[in-house]
Amino acid sequence: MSTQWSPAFNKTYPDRLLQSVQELPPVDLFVTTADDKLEPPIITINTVLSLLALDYPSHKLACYVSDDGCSPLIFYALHEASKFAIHWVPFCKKYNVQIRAPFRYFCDEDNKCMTNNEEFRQEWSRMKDMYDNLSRKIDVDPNSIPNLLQGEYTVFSNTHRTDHPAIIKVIWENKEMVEDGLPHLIYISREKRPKQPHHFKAGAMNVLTRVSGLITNAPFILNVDCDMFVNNPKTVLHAMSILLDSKGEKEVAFAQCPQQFYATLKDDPFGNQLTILYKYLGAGLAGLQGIFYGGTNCFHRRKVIYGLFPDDVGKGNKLSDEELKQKFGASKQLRKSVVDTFEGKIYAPSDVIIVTKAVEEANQVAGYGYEYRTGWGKQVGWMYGSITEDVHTGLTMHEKGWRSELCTPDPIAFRGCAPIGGPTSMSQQKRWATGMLEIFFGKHCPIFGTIFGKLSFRQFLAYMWIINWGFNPVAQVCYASLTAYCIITNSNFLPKDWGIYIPTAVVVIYKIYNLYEYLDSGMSIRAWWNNQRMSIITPMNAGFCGFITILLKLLGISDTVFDITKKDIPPSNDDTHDKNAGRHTFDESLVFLPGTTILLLQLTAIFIKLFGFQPQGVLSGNYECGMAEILCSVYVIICYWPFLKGLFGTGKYGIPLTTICKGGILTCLFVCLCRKTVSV
Ligand SMILES: O=c1ccn([C@@H]2O[C@H](COP(=O)(O)OP(=O)(O)O[C@H]3O[C@H](CO)[C@@H](O)[C@H](O)[C@H]3O)[C@@H](O)[C@H]2O)c(=O)[nH]1
Ligand SMILES: [Mn+2]
Repeated sequence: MSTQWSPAFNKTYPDRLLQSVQELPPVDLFVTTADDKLEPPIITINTVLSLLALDYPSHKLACYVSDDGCSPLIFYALHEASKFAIHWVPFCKKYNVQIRAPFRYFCDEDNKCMTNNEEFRQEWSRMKDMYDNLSRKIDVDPNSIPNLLQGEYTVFSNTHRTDHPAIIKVIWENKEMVEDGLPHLIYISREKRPKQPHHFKAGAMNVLTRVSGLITNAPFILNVDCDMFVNNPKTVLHAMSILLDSKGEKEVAFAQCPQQFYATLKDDPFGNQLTILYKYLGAGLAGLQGIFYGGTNCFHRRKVIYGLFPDDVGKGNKLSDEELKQKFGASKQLRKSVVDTFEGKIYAPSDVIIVTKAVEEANQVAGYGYEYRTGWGKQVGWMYGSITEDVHTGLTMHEKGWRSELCTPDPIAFRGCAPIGGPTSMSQQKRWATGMLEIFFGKHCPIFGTIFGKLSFRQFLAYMWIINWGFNPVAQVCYASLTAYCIITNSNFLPKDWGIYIPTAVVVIYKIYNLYEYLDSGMSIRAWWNNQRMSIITPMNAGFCGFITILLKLLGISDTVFDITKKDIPPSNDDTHDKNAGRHTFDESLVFLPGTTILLLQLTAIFIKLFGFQPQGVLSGNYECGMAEILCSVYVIICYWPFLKGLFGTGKYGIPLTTICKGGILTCLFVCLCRKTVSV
């Protein structure tokens, strides 16, 4: 409640920006991809194409793609995409195309039919043919890749995704630094060696930061995940309106655009479209110290990434060379670029031509040993120690006293893939719950941040709210078990007199307000209900497993891993009407065990009640199980409707028999234990 109490909104006017600043600053664009199977190259290149076509002087942009999968296919796809971009980018700019990711643009045939302009129609068709050709070309069988491994591709021979040297390739260089050309496009696959920690996405971001520091060293950085294409070509201008504001430099560390999705399923069946979260929580946070960093669609100030405090803005470099070395590592070139960043020096276009030369040095900073005994991941760059490196990194900035802002242009800035299907969605949410707990148990816990740092009290509460994604599941599982326990043992935990009205009223008012938020945002009651339901299902399954993972980590038994979310090739418009779309799917993973057990437990409890198997007369009348406990149990069953269907479903729509058996055994154990407590 505290978080949403004082909402604030930003309105940006990019046209006025062009009047008030003399020159626009350079911006480095980072894209991360990590697995060419889970993240098909066609998705990545669409994101890259949309970035290359941004409405911003192209000699001020440079696009860096980090490939943690070391995939020649991604490299090949980027190469082909850059050839297509030579035609695509001028086309978009000439006709002021809004969606510059071709797969979304060509989805909509209306774009062509809407106009009578014959020249446009012809060009449209030519572009479409070229794009179809490109998609066919990169849709190659992975086995044919060895044939691709000639010339440029030889560096990929004898590489394995977890064992290879650093590979940095300039795919396209804007040699003449022309304003309406194509931005530089650079491929980076950092060095990896077996058993050497690489810190997942945070590690990749730090390599991108260093490599780009050596090549273009732009004062601003935009980072997107491989599936987040630009939906509004003026986005950079909107973000710059916030960051270049005279007050901005002293206060605002980053400008975050909301994560929204395309080709979404109707009524948000998996409760993961985040619309309400960004709208209300985002506005609420904007009224405090600012929105959390969401890992993608975010514009950062490079010097803040380098660890600058707000009080030191404008004071230039205050670090000695020794300190620079300790923090930023051995590369002299890099340290020089860091000093430039602190001093606000921007490379002139004439300096930048040495891209190829910088690449040699870049190989050094992309090596796995480069960070050894430096401040990367601890004092500077993206923070290590949590698999939700985004919230973690943003938190350290807020703890230093920086603010952040939400940037919400119209049309919305970016769009990406929301996970479709139970297992993908659950594994993503499990990672988030795990990552939040890692933050809580880490050095940057918000509690310390408020006491010793500059995290404001209400911002602290907001961070605790989101960290609670990791703790709340335990409470939910306990309560669900408690209702079942009360029914089975004929006891109660809710008051029987008027005392019951107070908690009921609180819950009902909260739910009604929540429903209002959905309706006010133009969403349906169904979408509200789906989110309610998922707010029971997701924590008890994904969140609970996340909690167990952290217990195992704290006990030193196993470490946490960043499981990449599978990105499905976007369905064409017709597929979204598929009758099974939105139906819950399951797999063998343990993530579905807690939910299955809870459901079986509630069913058993209701069965015991209905058939009169409850023990009688153990407790006096006032302490017996009442209507309230039964209603709670029924509510849980209704929420678990998709699981109930899953008990009887087949194939991917059914809960696997092994999971049901395991759940059954746990349920029996629970019932036996309950009975024991009564008989004692
Ligand atoms: O070892 C890795 C693992 C992941 N990634 C990239 O990280 C991004 C995010 O991964 P994804 O599987 O899409 O995770 P999501 O749950 O969709 O991502 C959300 O949550 C993450 C933190 O858990 C943030 O990093 C993301 O920005 C945010 O969008 C993708 O571009 C990946 O290619 C890497 O580069 N290296
Ligand atoms: Mn994602």
